[in-house]
Amino acid sequence: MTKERLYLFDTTLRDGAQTQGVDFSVEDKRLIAKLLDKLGVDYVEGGYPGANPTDTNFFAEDPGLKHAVFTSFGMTKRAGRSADNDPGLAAIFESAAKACCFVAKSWDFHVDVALGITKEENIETIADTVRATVERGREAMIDAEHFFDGYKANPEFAMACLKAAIDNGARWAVLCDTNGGTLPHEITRIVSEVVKEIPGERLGIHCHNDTENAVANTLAAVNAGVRQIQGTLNGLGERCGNANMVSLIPTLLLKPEFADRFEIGVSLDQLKEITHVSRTLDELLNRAPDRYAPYVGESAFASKAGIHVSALLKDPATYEHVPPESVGNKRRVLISDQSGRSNVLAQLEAAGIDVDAKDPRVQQLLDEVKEREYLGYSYDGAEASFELLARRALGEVPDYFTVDSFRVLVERRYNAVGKLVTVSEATVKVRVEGQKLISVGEGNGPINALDEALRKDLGRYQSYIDEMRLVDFKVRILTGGTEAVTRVLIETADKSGERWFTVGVSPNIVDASFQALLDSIIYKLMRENAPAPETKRKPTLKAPASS
Ligand SMILES: CC(=O)SCCNC(=O)CCNC(=O)[C@H](O)C(C)(C)COP(=O)(O)OP(=O)(O)OC[C@H]1O[C@@H](n2cnc3c(N)ncnc32)[C@H](O)[C@@H]1OP(=O)(O)O
Ligand SMILES: CC(=O)C(=O)O
Repeated sequence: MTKERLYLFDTTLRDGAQTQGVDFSVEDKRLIAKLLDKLGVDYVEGGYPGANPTDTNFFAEDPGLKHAVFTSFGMTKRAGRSADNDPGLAAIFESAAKACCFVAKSWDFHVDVALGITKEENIETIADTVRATVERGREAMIDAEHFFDGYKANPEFAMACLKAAIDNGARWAVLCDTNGGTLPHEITRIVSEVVKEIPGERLGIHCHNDTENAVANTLAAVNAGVRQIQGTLNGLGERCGNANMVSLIPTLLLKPEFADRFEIGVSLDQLKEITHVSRTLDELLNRAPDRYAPYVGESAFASKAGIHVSALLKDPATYEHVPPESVGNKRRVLISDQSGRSNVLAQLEAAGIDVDAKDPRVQQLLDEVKEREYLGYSYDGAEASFELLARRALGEVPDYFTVDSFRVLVERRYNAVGKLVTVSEATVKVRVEGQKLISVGEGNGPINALDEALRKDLGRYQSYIDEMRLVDFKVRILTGGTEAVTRVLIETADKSGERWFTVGVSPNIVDASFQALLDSIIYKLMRENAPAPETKRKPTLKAPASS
Protein backbone atom coordinates (compact mmCIF):
# COMPACT_ATOMS: atom_id res chain seq x y z
CA MET A 1 0.00 0.00 0.00
CA THR A 2 1.42 3.43 -0.94
CA LYS A 3 1.63 5.69 2.01
CA GLU A 4 0.23 9.19 1.99
CA ARG A 5 2.55 12.07 2.90
CA LEU A 6 1.85 14.02 6.08
CA TYR A 7 3.61 17.39 6.37
CA LEU A 8 4.96 18.66 9.69
CA PHE A 9 4.84 22.39 10.27
CA ASP A 10 6.68 23.52 13.38
CA THR A 11 5.73 26.80 15.02
CA THR A 12 7.97 26.66 18.11
CA LEU A 13 9.68 29.87 17.03
CA ARG A 14 6.38 31.74 16.57
CA ASP A 15 3.51 30.27 18.64
CA GLY A 16 6.13 28.85 21.03
CA ALA A 17 7.47 32.38 21.51
CA GLN A 18 3.96 33.32 22.68
CA THR A 19 4.47 31.12 25.79
CA GLN A 20 4.60 33.05 29.05
CA GLY A 21 8.24 33.12 30.19
CA VAL A 22 9.74 32.18 26.81
CA ASP A 23 11.92 34.67 25.00
CA PHE A 24 14.13 33.61 22.10
CA SER A 25 17.15 35.55 20.88
CA VAL A 26 18.11 35.56 17.20
CA GLU A 27 20.87 33.05 18.01
CA ASP A 28 18.39 30.80 19.85
CA LYS A 29 16.12 30.92 16.81
CA ARG A 30 18.94 29.94 14.46
CA LEU A 31 19.93 27.05 16.65
CA ILE A 32 16.38 25.72 17.06
CA ALA A 33 15.65 26.12 13.34
CA LYS A 34 18.71 23.95 12.57
CA LEU A 35 17.66 21.40 15.17
CA LEU A 36 14.19 21.15 13.63
CA ASP A 37 15.62 20.90 10.14
CA LYS A 38 17.90 18.06 11.21
CA LEU A 39 14.98 16.32 12.84
CA GLY A 40 13.16 16.34 9.50
CA VAL A 41 10.18 18.67 9.87
CA ASP A 42 8.87 20.15 6.60
CA TYR A 43 8.23 23.76 7.60
CA VAL A 44 10.00 25.88 10.20
CA GLU A 45 7.85 28.89 10.99
CA GLY A 46 10.36 31.34 12.39
CA GLY A 47 8.23 34.24 13.64
CA TYR A 48 6.71 37.45 12.41
CA PRO A 49 9.05 39.71 10.39
CA GLY A 50 8.30 43.34 11.13
CA ALA A 51 6.70 42.62 14.52
CA ASN A 52 9.90 43.07 16.53
CA PRO A 53 13.64 43.49 15.89
CA THR A 54 14.44 39.87 16.83
CA ASP A 55 12.11 38.44 14.21
CA THR A 56 13.05 41.03 11.60
CA ASN A 57 16.74 40.23 12.09
CA PHE A 58 16.14 36.50 12.11
CA PHE A 59 14.33 36.79 8.77
CA ALA A 60 16.94 39.07 7.23
CA GLU A 61 19.08 36.05 6.38
CA ASP A 62 18.30 32.60 5.14
CA PRO A 63 19.26 30.27 8.02
CA GLY A 64 20.45 27.66 5.49
CA LEU A 65 17.91 24.93 6.18
CA LYS A 66 18.60 21.78 4.18
CA HIS A 67 15.20 20.15 4.24
CA ALA A 68 12.59 22.41 5.86
CA VAL A 69 10.93 25.37 4.17
CA PHE A 70 11.78 28.60 5.98
CA THR A 71 8.38 30.14 6.70
CA SER A 72 7.23 33.50 8.02
CA PHE A 73 4.05 34.36 9.86
CA GLY A 74 1.95 37.50 9.59
CA MET A 75 -1.60 38.74 9.47
CA THR A 76 -3.59 39.31 6.33
CA LYS A 77 -3.49 42.85 4.95
CA ARG A 78 -5.55 45.53 6.63
CA ALA A 79 -8.97 46.14 5.05
CA GLY A 80 -9.22 49.38 3.11
CA ARG A 81 -5.73 49.27 1.60
CA SER A 82 -4.19 47.23 -1.16
CA ALA A 83 -1.82 44.36 -0.48
CA ASP A 84 0.92 46.33 -2.30
CA ASN A 85 0.43 49.19 0.11
CA ASP A 86 0.33 47.30 3.38
CA PRO A 87 3.43 47.90 5.57
CA GLY A 88 2.86 44.63 7.47
CA LEU A 89 2.91 42.62 4.25
CA ALA A 90 5.90 44.61 2.94
CA ALA A 91 8.02 43.46 5.91
CA ILE A 92 7.01 39.86 5.27
CA PHE A 93 7.77 40.07 1.54
CA GLU A 94 11.16 41.66 2.25
CA SER A 95 12.16 38.75 4.45
CA ALA A 96 14.14 35.68 3.39
CA ALA A 97 11.13 33.40 3.96
CA LYS A 98 10.21 31.01 1.16
CA ALA A 99 6.68 30.45 2.44
CA CYS A 100 4.29 32.81 4.23
CA CYS A 101 1.60 31.71 6.63
CA PHE A 102 -1.10 34.35 7.26
CA VAL A 103 -3.44 34.36 10.21
CA ALA A 104 -6.88 34.94 8.71
CA LYS A 105 -10.13 35.43 10.56
CA SER A 106 -12.74 32.75 9.89
CA TRP A 107 -15.24 33.38 12.72
CA ASP A 108 -17.82 36.05 11.86
CA PHE A 109 -17.93 37.14 15.53
CA HIS A 110 -14.21 38.02 15.33
CA VAL A 111 -14.58 39.79 12.01
CA ASP A 112 -17.25 41.93 13.58
CA VAL A 113 -15.72 42.52 17.04
CA ALA A 114 -11.94 42.26 16.61
CA LEU A 115 -11.55 43.65 13.08
CA GLY A 116 -14.72 45.77 12.87
CA ILE A 117 -15.12 45.07 9.15
CA THR A 118 -17.75 43.29 7.04
CA LYS A 119 -17.62 39.61 6.19
CA GLU A 120 -17.11 40.49 2.51
CA GLU A 121 -14.16 42.74 3.35
CA ASN A 122 -12.59 39.91 5.38
CA ILE A 123 -12.89 37.49 2.46
CA GLU A 124 -11.33 40.09 0.20
CA THR A 125 -8.36 40.63 2.57
CA ILE A 126 -7.66 36.89 2.52
CA ALA A 127 -7.95 36.61 -1.26
CA ASP A 128 -5.75 39.70 -1.91
CA THR A 129 -3.09 38.66 0.60
CA VAL A 130 -2.77 35.16 -0.83
CA ARG A 131 -2.72 36.47 -4.41
CA ALA A 132 0.00 38.99 -3.61
CA THR A 133 2.10 36.28 -1.96
CA VAL A 134 1.80 33.86 -4.87
CA GLU A 135 2.61 36.67 -7.33
CA ARG A 136 5.90 37.16 -5.46
CA GLY A 137 6.78 33.52 -5.96
CA ARG A 138 6.28 32.52 -2.35
CA GLU A 139 4.32 29.55 -1.08
CA ALA A 140 1.17 30.94 0.57
CA MET A 141 -0.97 29.43 3.28
CA ILE A 142 -3.47 30.64 5.85
CA ASP A 143 -3.99 29.77 9.46
CA ALA A 144 -7.78 30.04 9.63
CA GLU A 145 -8.02 31.45 13.12
CA HIS A 146 -10.92 30.15 15.30
CA PHE A 147 -12.02 27.93 12.42
CA PHE A 148 -13.90 25.42 14.60
CA ASP A 149 -15.76 28.07 16.63
CA GLY A 150 -16.42 29.91 13.39
CA TYR A 151 -17.72 26.78 11.68
CA LYS A 152 -20.10 26.08 14.56
CA ALA A 153 -21.43 29.67 14.40
CA ASN A 154 -21.57 30.17 10.63
CA PRO A 155 -20.31 27.26 8.51
CA GLU A 156 -20.91 28.99 5.17
CA PHE A 157 -18.75 31.95 6.15
CA ALA A 158 -16.00 29.80 7.69
CA MET A 159 -15.85 27.72 4.50
CA ALA A 160 -15.86 30.84 2.33
CA CYS A 161 -12.73 32.06 4.17
CA LEU A 162 -10.92 28.79 3.42
CA LYS A 163 -12.00 28.88 -0.21
CA ALA A 164 -10.86 32.48 -0.63
CA ALA A 165 -7.36 31.23 0.21
CA ILE A 166 -7.39 27.98 -1.76
CA ASP A 167 -9.05 29.47 -4.86
CA ASN A 168 -6.37 32.18 -4.99
CA GLY A 169 -3.45 29.77 -4.87
CA ALA A 170 -2.81 28.99 -1.20
CA ARG A 171 -1.00 25.68 -0.83
CA TRP A 172 -2.65 25.10 2.54
CA ALA A 173 -5.64 26.25 4.55
CA VAL A 174 -5.02 25.33 8.14
CA LEU A 175 -7.95 24.80 10.49
CA CYS A 176 -7.11 26.38 13.83
CA ASP A 177 -8.64 25.61 17.19
CA THR A 178 -7.36 28.93 18.43
CA ASN A 179 -9.15 29.01 21.79
CA GLY A 180 -8.36 25.33 22.33
CA GLY A 181 -11.86 24.43 23.53
CA THR A 182 -12.87 21.99 20.78
CA LEU A 183 -13.08 18.30 21.68
CA PRO A 184 -11.90 15.35 19.54
CA HIS A 185 -15.39 14.21 18.45
CA GLU A 186 -16.14 17.77 17.23
CA ILE A 187 -12.87 17.88 15.30
CA THR A 188 -13.75 14.58 13.63
CA ARG A 189 -17.23 15.77 12.67
CA ILE A 190 -16.20 19.19 11.36
CA VAL A 191 -13.09 18.04 9.45
CA SER A 192 -15.13 15.23 7.87
CA GLU A 193 -17.54 17.88 6.56
CA VAL A 194 -14.77 20.23 5.36
CA VAL A 195 -12.99 17.53 3.32
CA LYS A 196 -16.15 17.06 1.28
CA GLU A 197 -15.48 20.51 -0.21
CA ILE A 198 -11.70 20.97 0.02
CA PRO A 199 -9.31 18.04 -0.47
CA GLY A 200 -7.47 16.94 2.68
CA GLU A 201 -4.09 17.36 0.95
CA ARG A 202 -4.73 21.13 1.01
CA LEU A 203 -5.78 21.20 4.70
CA GLY A 204 -3.84 21.49 7.93
CA ILE A 205 -4.63 21.43 11.63
CA HIS A 206 -3.42 23.73 14.43
CA CYS A 207 -4.68 22.87 17.91
CA HIS A 208 -4.23 24.56 21.26
CA ASN A 209 -4.14 22.56 24.44
CA ASP A 210 -6.71 24.28 26.64
CA THR A 211 -8.60 21.05 27.32
CA GLU A 212 -5.41 18.95 27.17
CA ASN A 213 -6.65 17.52 23.87
CA ALA A 214 -4.31 19.22 21.40
CA VAL A 215 -2.51 16.00 20.45
CA ALA A 216 -5.74 13.96 20.40
CA ASN A 217 -7.45 16.65 18.31
CA THR A 218 -4.55 16.70 15.86
CA LEU A 219 -4.67 12.92 15.41
CA ALA A 220 -8.47 13.06 15.03
CA ALA A 221 -8.04 15.68 12.27
CA VAL A 222 -5.48 13.49 10.48
CA ASN A 223 -7.83 10.53 10.67
CA ALA A 224 -10.59 12.71 9.25
CA GLY A 225 -8.43 13.81 6.32
CA VAL A 226 -6.04 16.76 6.92
CA ARG A 227 -2.48 16.31 5.71
CA GLN A 228 -0.54 19.12 7.39
CA ILE A 229 0.12 19.15 11.13
CA GLN A 230 1.12 22.26 13.04
CA GLY A 231 2.66 21.96 16.48
CA THR A 232 5.56 22.98 18.69
CA LEU A 233 8.45 21.31 20.49
CA ASN A 234 7.51 20.38 24.05
CA GLY A 235 4.03 21.78 23.40
CA LEU A 236 5.08 25.41 23.87
CA GLY A 237 2.55 28.02 22.80
CA GLU A 238 0.02 30.67 23.75
CA ARG A 239 -1.74 30.00 27.12
CA CYS A 240 -1.66 26.20 27.69
CA GLY A 241 0.39 25.59 24.57
CA ASN A 242 0.03 23.84 21.22
CA ALA A 243 -0.06 20.25 20.04
CA ASN A 244 3.25 18.77 21.14
CA MET A 245 5.38 17.69 18.16
CA VAL A 246 7.54 15.68 20.53
CA SER A 247 4.52 13.46 21.27
CA LEU A 248 3.05 13.56 17.77
CA ILE A 249 6.15 12.53 15.81
CA PRO A 250 6.78 9.24 17.70
CA THR A 251 3.06 8.44 17.57
CA LEU A 252 2.99 8.94 13.81
CA LEU A 253 6.09 6.80 13.32
CA LEU A 254 5.57 4.04 15.86
CA LYS A 255 1.84 3.44 16.05
CA PRO A 256 0.74 1.15 13.20
CA GLU A 257 -2.58 2.97 12.74
CA PHE A 258 -0.58 5.96 11.48
CA ALA A 259 2.77 4.44 10.50
CA ASP A 260 1.12 1.98 8.09
CA ARG A 261 -0.83 4.71 6.30
CA PHE A 262 1.42 7.76 6.37
CA GLU A 263 4.94 8.87 5.64
CA ILE A 264 6.55 11.87 7.32
CA GLY A 265 9.85 13.67 6.76
CA VAL A 266 11.31 12.21 9.97
CA SER A 267 12.93 8.78 9.65
CA LEU A 268 13.15 6.13 12.37
CA ASP A 269 16.83 7.06 12.75
CA GLN A 270 16.02 10.74 13.17
CA LEU A 271 13.35 9.79 15.72
CA LYS A 272 16.15 8.59 18.00
CA GLU A 273 17.19 12.26 18.31
CA ILE A 274 13.84 13.43 19.65
CA THR A 275 14.71 13.12 23.35
CA HIS A 276 17.87 15.11 22.69
CA VAL A 277 15.94 17.76 20.73
CA SER A 278 13.35 18.14 23.48
CA ARG A 279 15.98 18.48 26.22
CA THR A 280 18.13 20.84 24.16
CA LEU A 281 15.19 23.21 23.88
CA ASP A 282 14.65 23.08 27.65
CA GLU A 283 18.34 23.70 28.22
CA LEU A 284 18.27 26.70 25.92
CA LEU A 285 15.25 28.12 27.70
CA ASN A 286 16.69 27.31 31.12
CA ARG A 287 13.61 25.24 31.94
CA ALA A 288 13.69 21.99 33.88
CA PRO A 289 12.69 19.17 31.50
CA ASP A 290 9.27 17.69 32.23
CA ARG A 291 10.13 14.41 33.91
CA TYR A 292 6.71 12.97 33.03
CA ALA A 293 6.66 13.99 29.35
CA PRO A 294 5.44 11.10 27.15
CA TYR A 295 8.21 9.39 25.16
CA VAL A 296 11.02 11.77 26.20
CA GLY A 297 10.59 12.41 29.93
CA GLU A 298 12.98 10.82 32.40
CA SER A 299 10.03 8.90 33.87
CA ALA A 300 8.55 7.89 30.52
CA PHE A 301 10.20 4.47 30.80
CA ALA A 302 10.77 4.37 34.57
CA SER A 303 9.12 1.49 36.39
CA LYS A 304 8.59 1.56 40.11
CA ALA A 305 6.13 -1.18 41.08
CA GLY A 306 7.68 -4.57 41.85
CA ILE A 307 5.08 -6.45 39.79
CA HIS A 308 5.87 -4.30 36.74
CA VAL A 309 9.63 -4.69 37.10
CA SER A 310 9.48 -8.44 37.56
CA ALA A 311 7.64 -8.82 34.22
CA LEU A 312 9.61 -6.06 32.49
CA LEU A 313 12.84 -7.95 33.12
CA LYS A 314 11.35 -11.04 31.49
CA ASP A 315 10.23 -9.05 28.45
CA PRO A 316 10.17 -5.21 28.26
CA ALA A 317 7.06 -5.33 26.05
CA THR A 318 5.06 -6.37 29.13
CA TYR A 319 5.09 -2.80 30.44
CA GLU A 320 6.45 -0.62 27.62
CA HIS A 321 4.24 0.56 24.77
CA VAL A 322 7.30 1.28 22.56
CA PRO A 323 11.02 0.57 23.08
CA PRO A 324 12.71 3.53 24.85
CA GLU A 325 15.67 3.39 22.41
CA SER A 326 13.31 4.14 19.51
CA VAL A 327 12.98 7.71 20.82
CA GLY A 328 16.49 7.99 22.26
CA ASN A 329 15.29 7.51 25.83
CA LYS A 330 16.32 4.98 28.48
CA ARG A 331 14.61 2.34 30.60
CA ARG A 332 14.89 2.99 34.32
CA VAL A 333 14.05 0.77 37.24
CA LEU A 334 13.33 2.63 40.46
CA ILE A 335 13.89 1.57 44.01
CA SER A 336 11.36 2.39 46.69
CA ASP A 337 8.96 0.82 49.17
CA GLN A 338 6.91 -0.27 46.12
CA SER A 339 9.78 -2.52 45.02
CA GLY A 340 10.32 -6.24 44.98
CA ARG A 341 13.54 -8.22 44.61
CA SER A 342 13.40 -7.69 40.85
CA ASN A 343 13.82 -3.92 41.29
CA VAL A 344 16.87 -4.45 43.52
CA LEU A 345 18.46 -6.92 41.11
CA ALA A 346 17.86 -4.62 38.14
CA GLN A 347 19.34 -1.63 39.96
CA LEU A 348 22.36 -3.63 41.07
CA GLU A 349 22.93 -4.82 37.54
CA ALA A 350 22.57 -1.26 36.18
CA ALA A 351 25.18 -0.12 38.70
CA GLY A 352 27.50 -2.94 37.61
CA ILE A 353 27.17 -4.80 40.94
CA ASP A 354 27.41 -8.53 40.48
CA VAL A 355 25.21 -10.42 42.96
CA ASP A 356 23.61 -13.80 42.65
CA ALA A 357 19.80 -13.53 42.43
CA LYS A 358 19.52 -16.04 45.29
CA ASP A 359 21.94 -14.16 47.56
CA PRO A 360 20.00 -13.48 50.80
CA ARG A 361 21.55 -10.00 50.91
CA VAL A 362 19.24 -8.98 48.05
CA GLN A 363 16.22 -9.51 50.31
CA GLN A 364 18.05 -7.86 53.24
CA LEU A 365 18.81 -4.84 51.08
CA LEU A 366 15.19 -4.64 49.96
CA ASP A 367 14.06 -4.80 53.60
CA GLU A 368 16.52 -2.06 54.49
CA VAL A 369 15.23 0.16 51.66
CA LYS A 370 11.65 -0.34 52.83
CA GLU A 371 12.56 0.39 56.44
CA ARG A 372 14.49 3.52 55.44
CA GLU A 373 11.64 4.71 53.22
CA TYR A 374 9.35 4.33 56.26
CA LEU A 375 11.75 6.59 58.16
CA GLY A 376 11.58 9.22 55.43
CA TYR A 377 14.26 8.33 52.84
CA SER A 378 13.20 8.22 49.23
CA TYR A 379 15.36 6.27 46.83
CA ASP A 380 13.33 6.50 43.63
CA GLY A 381 14.81 9.94 43.04
CA ALA A 382 18.18 9.29 44.69
CA GLU A 383 19.82 6.51 42.77
CA ALA A 384 23.33 7.47 43.84
CA SER A 385 22.37 7.05 47.50
CA PHE A 386 20.83 3.67 46.70
CA GLU A 387 23.98 2.55 44.94
CA LEU A 388 26.04 3.58 47.97
CA LEU A 389 23.63 1.77 50.29
CA ALA A 390 23.97 -1.38 48.17
CA ARG A 391 27.75 -1.16 47.86
CA ARG A 392 28.09 -0.46 51.58
CA ALA A 393 25.98 -3.54 52.26
CA LEU A 394 28.49 -5.54 50.21
CA GLY A 395 31.54 -3.86 51.75
CA GLU A 396 32.51 -2.14 48.51
CA VAL A 397 32.68 1.47 49.69
CA PRO A 398 36.07 2.50 51.09
CA ASP A 399 36.34 4.87 54.05
CA TYR A 400 37.92 7.57 51.91
CA PHE A 401 37.77 10.05 54.78
CA THR A 402 36.16 10.46 58.18
CA VAL A 403 34.27 13.52 59.36
CA ASP A 404 35.22 14.19 62.99
CA SER A 405 32.84 17.11 63.43
CA PHE A 406 31.14 20.03 61.77
CA ARG A 407 29.75 23.29 63.08
CA VAL A 408 27.54 25.85 61.40
CA LEU A 409 27.00 29.45 62.52
CA VAL A 410 24.35 31.80 61.24
CA GLU A 411 24.86 35.41 62.25
CA ARG A 412 22.81 38.52 61.59
CA ARG A 413 24.88 41.63 62.00
CA TYR A 414 25.81 45.03 60.58
CA ASN A 415 28.70 44.82 58.13
CA ALA A 416 31.58 47.29 57.71
CA VAL A 417 29.41 49.76 55.80
CA GLY A 418 26.55 49.57 58.29
CA LYS A 419 24.29 47.28 56.24
CA LEU A 420 22.30 44.58 58.04
CA VAL A 421 23.40 41.18 56.66
CA THR A 422 22.86 37.53 57.56
CA VAL A 423 26.00 35.46 57.03
CA SER A 424 26.61 31.74 57.41
CA GLU A 425 29.90 30.11 58.24
CA ALA A 426 30.70 26.43 58.54
CA THR A 427 33.71 24.58 59.90
CA VAL A 428 34.35 20.96 59.02
CA LYS A 429 37.03 18.73 60.55
CA VAL A 430 37.95 15.68 58.51
CA ARG A 431 40.64 13.02 58.61
CA VAL A 432 42.11 11.65 55.39
CA GLU A 433 44.44 8.70 56.00
CA GLY A 434 45.35 9.99 59.45
CA GLN A 435 45.86 13.58 58.28
CA LYS A 436 43.61 16.07 60.12
CA LEU A 437 42.18 18.82 57.93
CA ILE A 438 40.10 21.78 59.03
CA SER A 439 38.17 23.85 56.48
CA VAL A 440 35.98 26.89 56.84
CA GLY A 441 33.35 27.86 54.29
CA GLU A 442 31.11 30.87 53.94
CA GLY A 443 27.83 30.97 52.12
CA ASN A 444 24.55 32.73 51.67
CA GLY A 445 22.94 30.05 53.83
CA PRO A 446 24.08 27.35 56.25
CA ILE A 447 23.95 24.51 53.70
CA ASN A 448 25.85 26.50 51.13
CA ALA A 449 28.52 27.26 53.76
CA LEU A 450 28.67 23.60 54.79
CA ASP A 451 29.02 22.49 51.18
CA GLU A 452 31.83 25.02 50.67
CA ALA A 453 33.68 23.86 53.78
CA LEU A 454 33.27 20.15 53.08
CA ARG A 455 34.57 20.44 49.53
CA LYS A 456 37.37 22.88 50.28
CA ASP A 457 40.11 20.49 51.29
CA LEU A 458 39.88 16.73 51.10
CA GLY A 459 43.62 16.26 50.82
CA ARG A 460 44.57 13.63 48.26
CA TYR A 461 40.95 13.42 47.07
CA GLN A 462 40.52 17.11 46.32
CA SER A 463 41.28 16.89 42.59
CA TYR A 464 38.46 14.32 42.17
CA ILE A 465 35.80 16.68 43.51
CA ASP A 466 37.03 20.06 42.28
CA GLU A 467 34.58 20.19 39.40
CA MET A 468 31.50 19.08 41.31
CA ARG A 469 28.71 21.60 41.71
CA LEU A 470 25.47 21.55 43.58
CA VAL A 471 22.69 21.95 41.03
CA ASP A 472 19.51 21.55 43.04
CA PHE A 473 18.47 21.20 46.63
CA LYS A 474 14.97 20.16 47.67
CA VAL A 475 13.67 20.08 51.21
CA ARG A 476 10.52 18.39 52.49
CA ILE A 477 9.22 18.15 55.99
CA LEU A 478 7.44 14.86 56.52
CA THR A 479 6.55 12.30 59.10
CA GLY A 480 9.23 9.62 59.04
CA GLY A 481 8.18 6.65 61.15
CA THR A 482 6.35 8.45 63.95
CA GLU A 483 8.44 11.66 64.12
CA ALA A 484 8.52 14.77 61.97
CA VAL A 485 11.72 14.69 59.91
CA THR A 486 13.34 16.69 57.14
CA ARG A 487 14.24 15.02 53.88
CA VAL A 488 16.82 16.70 51.68
CA LEU A 489 17.38 15.66 48.07
CA ILE A 490 20.49 17.00 46.40
CA GLU A 491 21.34 17.02 42.71
CA THR A 492 25.02 17.34 41.86
CA ALA A 493 26.71 17.67 38.48
CA ASP A 494 30.25 17.64 37.19
CA LYS A 495 31.96 19.10 34.16
CA SER A 496 31.28 16.03 32.02
CA GLY A 497 27.53 16.72 32.36
CA GLU A 498 26.92 13.70 34.60
CA ARG A 499 24.26 14.33 37.27
CA TRP A 500 23.54 12.29 40.35
CA PHE A 501 21.01 12.48 43.17
CA THR A 502 21.48 11.79 46.87
CA VAL A 503 19.23 11.89 49.91
CA GLY A 504 19.56 12.60 53.62
CA VAL A 505 16.99 12.41 56.41
CA SER A 506 17.09 13.76 59.95
CA PRO A 507 14.95 15.76 62.36
CA ASN A 508 17.57 18.49 61.74
CA ILE A 509 17.73 20.09 58.29
CA VAL A 510 21.48 20.75 58.50
CA ASP A 511 22.15 17.15 59.45
CA ALA A 512 19.93 15.83 56.63
CA SER A 513 21.71 18.10 54.15
CA PHE A 514 25.10 16.99 55.44
CA GLN A 515 24.22 13.31 54.85
CA ALA A 516 23.13 14.08 51.28
CA LEU A 517 26.29 16.15 50.65
CA LEU A 518 28.50 13.38 52.01
CA ASP A 519 26.80 10.76 49.84
CA SER A 520 27.27 13.01 46.86
CA ILE A 521 31.04 13.34 47.42
CA ILE A 522 31.58 9.67 48.22
CA TYR A 523 29.61 8.66 45.15
CA LYS A 524 31.82 10.87 42.99
CA LEU A 525 35.02 9.41 44.49
CA MET A 526 33.72 5.93 43.85
CA ARG A 527 32.76 6.70 40.22
CA GLU A 528 36.19 8.20 39.65
CA ASN A 529 37.88 5.11 41.08
CA ALA A 530 39.70 7.28 43.60
CA PRO A 531 42.35 5.16 45.36
CA ALA A 532 41.00 3.51 48.49
CA PRO A 533 42.83 3.96 51.79
CA GLU A 534 44.52 0.94 53.30
CA THR A 535 41.68 0.01 55.65
CA LYS A 536 38.63 -1.38 53.89
CA ARG A 537 35.22 -1.02 55.39
CA LYS A 538 33.36 -4.13 56.55
CA PRO A 539 30.11 -5.01 54.75
CA THR A 540 27.03 -3.80 56.60
CA LEU A 541 25.26 -7.03 55.58
CA LYS A 542 26.68 -10.48 56.15
CA ALA A 543 27.75 -12.43 53.07
CA PRO A 544 26.12 -15.88 52.71
CA ALA A 545 28.20 -18.78 54.01
CA SER A 546 29.98 -20.40 51.09
CA SER A 547 28.76 -23.91 50.33
C1 LIG B 1 -3.88 33.31 16.76
C2 LIG B 1 -2.53 33.84 16.98
O1 LIG B 1 -1.81 33.32 17.75
S1 LIG B 1 -2.08 35.23 16.14
C3 LIG B 1 -0.59 35.64 16.86
C4 LIG B 1 -0.07 36.81 16.20
N1 LIG B 1 1.18 37.20 16.80
C5 LIG B 1 1.27 38.28 17.54
O2 LIG B 1 0.32 39.01 17.79
C6 LIG B 1 2.64 38.59 18.08
C7 LIG B 1 3.28 39.74 17.33
N2 LIG B 1 2.39 40.88 17.25
C8 LIG B 1 2.81 42.16 17.32
O3 LIG B 1 3.99 42.45 17.50
C9 LIG B 1 1.79 43.23 17.14
O4 LIG B 1 0.52 42.75 17.54
C10 LIG B 1 1.73 43.67 15.64
C11 LIG B 1 3.06 44.32 15.26
C12 LIG B 1 1.46 42.50 14.70
C13 LIG B 1 0.60 44.67 15.44
O5 LIG B 1 0.76 45.66 16.39
P1 LIG B 1 -0.26 46.95 16.41
O6 LIG B 1 -0.32 47.51 15.04
O7 LIG B 1 0.21 47.81 17.52
O8 LIG B 1 -1.70 46.33 16.67
P2 LIG B 1 -2.27 45.55 17.94
O9 LIG B 1 -1.37 44.42 18.29
O10 LIG B 1 -2.61 46.46 19.05
O11 LIG B 1 -3.66 44.99 17.35
C14 LIG B 1 -3.71 44.07 16.30
C15 LIG B 1 -4.34 44.74 15.09
O12 LIG B 1 -4.35 43.79 14.01
C16 LIG B 1 -5.67 43.63 13.51
N3 LIG B 1 -5.75 42.24 13.06
C17 LIG B 1 -5.78 41.14 13.82
N4 LIG B 1 -5.86 40.05 13.06
C18 LIG B 1 -5.86 40.47 11.79
C19 LIG B 1 -5.96 39.80 10.55
N5 LIG B 1 -6.02 38.48 10.48
N6 LIG B 1 -5.93 40.54 9.42
C20 LIG B 1 -5.86 41.89 9.48
N7 LIG B 1 -5.78 42.57 10.63
C21 LIG B 1 -5.79 41.88 11.76
C22 LIG B 1 -6.55 43.93 14.72
O13 LIG B 1 -7.84 44.29 14.34
C23 LIG B 1 -5.80 45.11 15.34
O14 LIG B 1 -6.09 46.24 14.58
P3 LIG B 1 -6.41 47.70 15.22
O15 LIG B 1 -5.11 48.11 15.89
O16 LIG B 1 -6.77 48.51 14.08
O17 LIG B 1 -7.50 47.45 16.22
C1 LIG C 1 -2.67 30.94 14.16
C2 LIG C 1 -2.73 30.52 15.55
O1 LIG C 1 -1.74 30.50 16.21
C3 LIG C 1 -4.02 30.14 16.08
O2 LIG C 1 -5.04 30.34 15.46
O3 LIG C 1 -4.01 29.63 17.21
